Amino acid sequence: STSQHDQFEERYLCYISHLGKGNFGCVELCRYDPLGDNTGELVAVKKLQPNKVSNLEDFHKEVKTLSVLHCDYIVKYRGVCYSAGRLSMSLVMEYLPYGSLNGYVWTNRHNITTRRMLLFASQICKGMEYLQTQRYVHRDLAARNILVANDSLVKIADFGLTKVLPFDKEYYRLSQPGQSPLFWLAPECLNENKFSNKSDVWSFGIVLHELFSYCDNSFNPKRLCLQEIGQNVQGTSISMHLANMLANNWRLPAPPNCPPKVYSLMKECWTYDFDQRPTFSHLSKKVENMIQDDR
Ligand SMILES: CC(C)(Nc1nc(-c2c[nH]c3ncc(Cl)cc23)ncc1F)C(=O)NCC(F)(F)F
Repeated sequence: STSQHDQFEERYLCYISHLGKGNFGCVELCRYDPLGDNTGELVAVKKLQPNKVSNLEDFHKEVKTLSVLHCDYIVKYRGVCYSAGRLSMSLVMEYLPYGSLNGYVWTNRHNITTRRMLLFASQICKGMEYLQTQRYVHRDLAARNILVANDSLVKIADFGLTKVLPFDKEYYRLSQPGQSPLFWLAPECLNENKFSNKSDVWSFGIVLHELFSYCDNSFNPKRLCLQEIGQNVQGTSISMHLANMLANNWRLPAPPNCPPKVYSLMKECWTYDFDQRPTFSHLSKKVENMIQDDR
């Protein structure tokens, strides 16, 4: 369904500030102000840098992906803005004022409760459950790619690496190793470039670890894995070292003061055999039960 704002006119998009660099493009905070009186809505505008034609195709796919997703726990698509005579285009999304989840949790680490973190975790599960019903695989689930709408609502964002599953297969095989960050990837992604809803579940376990580490950079997944690999990484690539460690049943250690039941939920997500991993609907029920028990 096209919202009333599917087409944004560039002349009414007023630049406010730079938000960050995403997959193939930077994202800016703008006000869409056709009345010119600063009463327009704030929007996040992802500009495509048309440096490669492949990026244009991928960008069109990202726009297509986001425009068909309607879920309270997924960042809302607002529309597109064609500029410079339809040579370049921008993706217009809702602006979430509290920023990305990793920054929010770190900033509020002294007064964010276990219950609130579990609430965020259950919302991410519901967003992922919805994504699964649309046969999408996110492939880049990480705290940096979750946005905070307010103190009790988070949304999944950044669908730049998202793929739609083929009609006849429950996994998506990448032709060559992608650009997903290694330390959030399941073993079958590292070994066979196989991505599925079950590899998104593995990444969700890593997001739980980030959350309960308060997104503290000294405990982030990359640093903990590199510590385990050891600095003297011989010829074998980091990805091979990581795959071997996971095959030998090494996993990220429990974050300091992490509730045991939360750590065992992470371990369930990190089951080596992807068929044995829980589904997002199972996970959201387990997390919601934890929220009730935590009263
Ligand atoms: C590349 C970009 C801009 N980075 C950031 N966005 C926002 C940020 C803050 N509020 C936002 N509202 C909407 C959007 Cl799309 C981004 C933001 N805040 C900080 C960022 F580094 C981004 O897209 N990150 C992925 C996301 F966090 F969105 F999953």
